[in-house]
Amino acid sequence: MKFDRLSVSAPGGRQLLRETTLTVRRGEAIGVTGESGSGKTTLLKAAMGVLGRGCEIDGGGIQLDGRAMEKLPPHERRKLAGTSLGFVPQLPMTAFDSRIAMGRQIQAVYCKRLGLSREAATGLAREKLRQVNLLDAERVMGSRPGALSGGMLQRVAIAILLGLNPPFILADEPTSALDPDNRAAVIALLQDLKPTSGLLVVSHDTEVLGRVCDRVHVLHDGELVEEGNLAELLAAPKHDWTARFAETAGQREEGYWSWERW
Ligand SMILES: Nc1ncnc2c1ncn2[C@@H]1O[C@H](COP(=O)(O)OP(=O)(O)OP(=O)(O)O)[C@@H](O)[C@H]1O
Repeated sequence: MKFDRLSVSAPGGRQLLRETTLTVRRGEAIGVTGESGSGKTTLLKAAMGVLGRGCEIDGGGIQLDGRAMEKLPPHERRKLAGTSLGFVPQLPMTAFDSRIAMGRQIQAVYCKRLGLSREAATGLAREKLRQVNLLDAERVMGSRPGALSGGMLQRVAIAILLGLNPPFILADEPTSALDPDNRAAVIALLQDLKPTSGLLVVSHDTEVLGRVCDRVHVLHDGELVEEGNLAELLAAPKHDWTARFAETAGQREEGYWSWERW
């Protein structure tokens, strides 16, 4: 997947992304970090074809398996969701329908995207829920989203992707709303997704950026200003934001960051 000199503008002409070039290959994870408002979510939204009202791609494009995503009509683009491109949200509650039991929602995704029968889809759902350590798969499938914790829902979101096995996965701050146990579990699951998928992960979590991501890009005011693996970036930051990030990274509480664990 390649973001090729991608520029995105907001209503009024403000540039949200300026000539962003970034490649994600299968089997690797690319991190994107940077200050709030620098355009990280805009990058993911552009890839998913869900830019905010009035925002538009006004230069460059996004190639996925040789296709120019920005040129596809919306219905073609939607078909890619779940098959060619998966998404791990920041707040998984927003990704599910609060009125419908999880089992039916997972089943619907597998029936539609993989062409499975309901029975086969339920069997796959059970298997994938167990794979993300939701061992009481029957209870999870019988529950509505509101009855599950954020961490459980994030595991369900990843379980669905493990079943779909899309070649590329986008993740927006996938650990920021999780408690330490679920956070560690999600980091391990992102690692599990990596061998078969290319991951583009927006995060400020140094464990995600350091353990999961092979390279990390720093986005500042819509421009990619530096890149490297996390250890390199923190050891010799070039940009002011990265330098501040490196300072606070060293001070994070145990469990959030420690050089010793590297
Ligand atoms: N629909 C829109 N119209 C106008 N401006 C927008 C729109 N959507 C986003 N922006 C602006 O684009 C800029 C980048 O937003 P974006 O959400 O991509 O940042 P971010 O780096 O993901 O920030 P955060 O870390 O806070 O989520 C922000 O200044 C935001 O206000």
